[in-house]
Amino acid sequence: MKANQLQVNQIQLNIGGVSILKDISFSLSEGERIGLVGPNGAGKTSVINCITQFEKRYKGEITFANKLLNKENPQDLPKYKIIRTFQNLGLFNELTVLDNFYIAAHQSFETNLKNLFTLEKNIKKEAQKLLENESIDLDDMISDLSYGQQKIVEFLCALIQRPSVLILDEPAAGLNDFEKSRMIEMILMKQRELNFSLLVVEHDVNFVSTLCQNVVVLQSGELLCTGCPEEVFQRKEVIQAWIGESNG
Ligand SMILES: Nc1ncnc2c1ncn2[C@@H]1O[C@H](COP(=O)(O)OP(=O)(O)OP(=O)(O)O)[C@@H](O)[C@H]1O
Repeated sequence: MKANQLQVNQIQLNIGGVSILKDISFSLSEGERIGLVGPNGAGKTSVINCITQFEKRYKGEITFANKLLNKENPQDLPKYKIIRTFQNLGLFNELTVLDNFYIAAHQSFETNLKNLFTLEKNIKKEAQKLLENESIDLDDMISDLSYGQQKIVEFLCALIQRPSVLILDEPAAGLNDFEKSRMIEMILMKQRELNFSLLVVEHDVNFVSTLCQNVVVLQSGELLCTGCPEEVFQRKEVIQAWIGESNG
């Protein structure tokens, strides 16, 4: 059995007297792909904000490889190789694809004037490799790419930071069916090459079922159930709480 990499232990989050998360626990093992799902307002983004320490007002414990993350700052998380994307594209539109790779990589790697040149040369090489088989050039402006291509660049910018744990917030949002299949293919291919574990927040049932081995379902800040998608997505309470709404 693979070791748990990321452990979320009895997370509670109260803001202004409102209970946002109630005793949420789950774990992500090495190489595992988990979908974090649930209706709007269920608490999915709040969970990943707690994991990545953007939200510090929670109670409970979050550990990575048995190290407690609670006291870390969000900017320290790349040191653990926990990398996240955001719901809205986190790219710089008026810059090139390569510039966006540089910016992403500089968040994760220590740069000083001495290693700047070598680092940038290596980033360029890695970026070129990540873009293999894509009809996207390093010199392309982000604003000239289609939305689907921008989502792929965003994903690859997360990969250049060499994640152990990759947290994707709605990677399929706004994509058409063809682009969604391409995105799944690309995530699976890159995971085989680079060996990260994946926590993905997504509303698309088919996307999650195809990509993830397990799902964690939230409803109104509570953990409704966990299990493999085939089993969980058949459950009456999940259909009522989420699938009816997201397919409706
Ligand atoms: N900083 C905050 N202050 C007060 N309430 C908040 C804050 N952040 C989130 N909430 C509330 O917490 C609940 C959960 O929000 P959250 O964004 O985590 O849900 P979600 O499952 O990610 O929703 P969606 O699918 O719409 O993105 C919502 O009712 C939201 O209004």
